[in-house]
Amino acid sequence: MSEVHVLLLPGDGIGPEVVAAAQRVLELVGHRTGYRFVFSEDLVGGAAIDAYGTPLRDETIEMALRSDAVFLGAVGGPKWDHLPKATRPEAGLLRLRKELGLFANLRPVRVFDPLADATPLKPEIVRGVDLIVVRELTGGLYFGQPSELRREPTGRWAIDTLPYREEEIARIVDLAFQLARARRRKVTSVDKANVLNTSALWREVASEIGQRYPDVTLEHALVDSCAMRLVARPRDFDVLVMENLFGDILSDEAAVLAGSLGMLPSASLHGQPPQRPGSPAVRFGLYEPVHGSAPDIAGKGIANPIGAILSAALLVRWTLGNERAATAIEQAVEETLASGARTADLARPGEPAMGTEAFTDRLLERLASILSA
Ligand SMILES: NC(=O)C1=CN([C@@H]2O[C@H](COP(=O)(O)OP(=O)(O)OC[C@H]3O[C@@H](n4cnc5c(N)ncnc54)[C@H](O)[C@@H]3O)[C@@H](O)[C@H]2O)C=CC1
Ligand SMILES: CC(C)CC(=O)C(=O)O
Ligand SMILES: [Mg+2]
Repeated sequence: MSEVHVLLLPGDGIGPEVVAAAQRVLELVGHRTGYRFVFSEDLVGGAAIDAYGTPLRDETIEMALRSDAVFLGAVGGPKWDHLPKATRPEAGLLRLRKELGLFANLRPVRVFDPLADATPLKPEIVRGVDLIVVRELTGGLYFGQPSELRREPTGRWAIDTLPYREEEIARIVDLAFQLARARRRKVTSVDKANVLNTSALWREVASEIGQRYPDVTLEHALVDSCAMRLVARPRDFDVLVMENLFGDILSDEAAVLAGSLGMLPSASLHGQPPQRPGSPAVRFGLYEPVHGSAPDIAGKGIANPIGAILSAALLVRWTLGNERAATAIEQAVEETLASGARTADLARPGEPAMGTEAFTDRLLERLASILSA
């Protein structure tokens, strides 16, 4: 039985609530498919600030490097909003992604048929949507220097910097093309090339990479009108690739298609082989739902665990390479929704809603029967 070492970093707000659901799913998959998941756990974000005075300890990075995968909940919340940017919970997550070299953030957006009417958009617009946002995760505006806010006698002043080197663009665009080859063979490269130099470079490099993939269609789209098309004609898209900030924004927008921000999973990967000596044929990755710590619903037991559960499916797909078990988790999500189960964010007004644990119980029943079929 192969051991899989997973570092759990539940974080803040609803993070621990949805990570617990994902852990239960992984345990069940482990029992039924012959993996032995070995979980370790540490604090990150606001919880780590409260305990250790820092949002991310060096020890946590070392634990991550000794693991096959990291599973993170979410960080941040009003309690820590007054802190300077560099010491906030979010800075810990950014540093973790950077130190682990996780430049590729995959954010699949799939509209499950039972939820086609759970969005404020028309069902005929969203039905059948199956796209993936490929977000560059370790460069761009979130990491560029200088980045500073000055309070001077003459007035306040702030700057952020958006740098990209061609290699950083090439490796993420290349990955987008590889993904497209296994899908519907279309890449939309999103930029603001009519204004930004980094985007002009992005477009140039994307076109060059595109020439290596003659079987994949490349389209360039300006981010502003792309944001509009994403809700007006979302089925136009297969793989979208873009810089860090654009990807952060467009993926939350795309969550509207899926019915709730609580629906979207993510996988953050790099191009390197696994680091843990003697580990089985696994690919290291960090998995987390796309949503944040949702302070408005934290502690109530009502968070939608699907984004976290689908992130567990991504772990099984990308780190373990077990497509069958990954698909089984996704099928269990679809069947649970088809049975009428809804968390509060998905329920229509007046419709009964299930809490996080009850929804997860129902899903585990479905998953157990799918895995034993
Ligand atoms: N990866 C991370 O750790 C992220 C952390 N954040 C942090 O989270 C905090 C809150 O940020 P917000 O802008 O409010 O974004 P958010 O994603 O936490 O919440 C936005 C809205 O979506 C709802 N929502 C989110 N996830 C849900 C779920 N699983 N089930 C049901 N409803 C859900 C929330 O209740 C809220 O109304 C901030 O401190 C922010 O910095 C935000 C985004 C990502
Ligand atoms: C550092 C995070 C808070 C940024 C974010 O919103 C995300 O990665 O989705
Ligand atoms: Mg975000």
